[in-house]
Amino acid sequence: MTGPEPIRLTQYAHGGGCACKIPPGELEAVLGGLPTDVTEPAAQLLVGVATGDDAAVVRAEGGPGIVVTTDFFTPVVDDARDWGRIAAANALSDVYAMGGTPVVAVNLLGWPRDVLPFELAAEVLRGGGEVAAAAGCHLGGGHSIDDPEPKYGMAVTGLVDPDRLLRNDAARPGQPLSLTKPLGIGVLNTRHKRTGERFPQAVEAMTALNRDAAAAALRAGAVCATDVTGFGLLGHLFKMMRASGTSAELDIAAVPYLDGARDAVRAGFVSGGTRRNLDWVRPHLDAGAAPDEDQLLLADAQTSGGLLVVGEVPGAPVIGHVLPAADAVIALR
Ligand SMILES: Nc1ncnc2c1ncn2[C@@H]1O[C@H](COP(=O)(O)OP(=O)(O)OP(=O)(O)O)[C@@H](O)[C@H]1O
Ligand SMILES: [Mg+2]
Repeated sequence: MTGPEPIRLTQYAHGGGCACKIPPGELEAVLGGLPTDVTEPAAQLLVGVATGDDAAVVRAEGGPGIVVTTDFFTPVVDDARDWGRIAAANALSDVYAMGGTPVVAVNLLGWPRDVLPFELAAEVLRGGGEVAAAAGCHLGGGHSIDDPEPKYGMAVTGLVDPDRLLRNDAARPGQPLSLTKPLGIGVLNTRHKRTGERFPQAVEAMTALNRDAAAAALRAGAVCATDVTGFGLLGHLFKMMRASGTSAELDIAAVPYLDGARDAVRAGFVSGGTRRNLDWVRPHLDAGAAPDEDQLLLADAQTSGGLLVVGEVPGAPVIGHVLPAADAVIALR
């Protein structure tokens, strides 16, 4: 006797994880019209929408910096608890990417109650709660709606020393670039969604908090970092260099990959989001002799990826350097 087929959550998502993000060019076009003038602001805005950074940072007179961010997405893996853990680690990551400490999170849940058992949503929330607790971050509530597609994430508030921010516009020529998690999460997730094969190395990478990486970056004196998520290493590096008025050279042989990532690209498990990332950066890219396969891997849409830090971080490979502004914002060597 065989039981009912297990529910595969990824089959209820049109695109999984950070690969379901709006393409960077389209997003920027829409955000261009946002009003930014505030009447008699109660707090000073230290980081806002203009630089497209990982989170907003505000500060009331004499108080600490307050970091505010939100992130939610459709299922990136079939297992409900793992999806919850991944979504929470990803939402918390934007606080770490600003140099902050997450202090309180609220859940965002969309659930197709007619299609999927609501008990499964409890598993998702349990996974998310576990990761928030491990990060020392309170879970303070949330909001839940009936939704044709399952979605989960968090809005997270953190604290930061306003003089020790990790901004995305503070890179200076001559500094090294470090990457704290291997790439390849996107292609392995795409393979998982299409075939059901499991990749524990990808789940481990996605559920790992960026807390220690951020602490190490701050200890090393870094002032510039971002997390590598849906726009891929190339997309996030491009945004960082553009915001800083610099360019970068990447040593493609030094970029770390998860086991199985290269096989997955060769077998064609490349999401539309990854191709759009590469298309977005291509006009600013000197790809040198880098094979197409490497370019796709470098643009691979990550979910809950690592930190890209300007500076050396103990234990993380140096993958390139910052250079003065140039026509090619990113050169592959
Ligand atoms: N609907 C929106 N309204 C206002 N700002 C937005 C909206 N969507 C995105 N942004 C802003 O656009 C920028 C880029 O968004 P993106 O989601 O890539 O950043 P992020 O929060 O670092 O993402 P990730 O969690 O993938 O690291 C951010 O500064 C974000 O705050
Ligand atoms: Mg981010």
